[in-house]
Amino acid sequence: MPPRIAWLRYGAAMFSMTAVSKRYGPGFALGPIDLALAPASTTALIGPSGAGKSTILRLLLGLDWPDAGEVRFDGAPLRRADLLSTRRRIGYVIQEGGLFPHLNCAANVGLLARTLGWSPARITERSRELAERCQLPVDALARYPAELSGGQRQRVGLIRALMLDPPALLLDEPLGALDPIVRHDLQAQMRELFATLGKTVVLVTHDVAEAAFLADRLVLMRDGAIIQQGSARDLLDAPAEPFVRPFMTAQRSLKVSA
Ligand SMILES: Nc1ncnc2c1ncn2[C@@H]1O[C@H](COP(=O)(O)OP(=O)(O)OP(=O)(O)O)[C@@H](O)[C@H]1O
Repeated sequence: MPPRIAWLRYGAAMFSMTAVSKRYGPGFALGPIDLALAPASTTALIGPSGAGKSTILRLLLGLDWPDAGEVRFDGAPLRRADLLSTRRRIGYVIQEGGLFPHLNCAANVGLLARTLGWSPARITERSRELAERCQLPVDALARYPAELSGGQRQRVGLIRALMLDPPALLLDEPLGALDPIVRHDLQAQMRELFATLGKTVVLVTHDVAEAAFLADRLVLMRDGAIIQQGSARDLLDAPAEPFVRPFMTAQRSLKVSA
């Protein structure tokens, strides 16, 4: 923990946003947002629907641009001219994996590496290594996305995002479409993966328990603003606003009568 704080103090955040704002028509205004994410940290963006969580991910990835303020990645401002090389250094996973349906999974995960001139042998070797790490049966790579289960598709999406060994991973509701048992298993595997790979991870989830399980820092948003940042314990013990505690504890736990 102390090294992370030191990194941030010296301005070496992996991602940062300074006074970033973004407006979509008259209905939604994000920011101004200030955010600094330390290398190798895992951050979960949480908050009600429409709070601006996915917008933050898109701004970090350069899929969208702020109206004002600056987004930096790995020490440099995000610039349209460098976008392709920047995107190769940030893995991005969306719900259901975002795979191309007309390509088999091996082709999906190897697409970018192939355009970068990797040899077929190197692509196969890397795909197999990642399949093992992500607990995907290697023969699943030969199938089309529609022939896999939701959990397997999500693993393929993760393998694709990790293919070029990027220092950062952005995950937008990666487990949102999965049934509870598969989701539970994948949460545990992802936590293990994040701990061993040392990537800077930013994920969006609607599930507060999942956020607390996977991330060392939660960023709670509402109406385009960051309401509070900290550990789940910080948010529960010292809520910055009356809204924080009910939001954190809103999810139902199972109660059955005898
Ligand atoms: N390209 C766009 N054009 C217009 N409005 C947009 C665009 N992208 C997002 N918005 C609006 O910005 C607001 C924030 O959207 P965003 O997807 O970031 O929220 P979110 O917190 O991720 O929500 P959810 O949890 O429902 O996915 C919403 O009101 C949305 O309708």
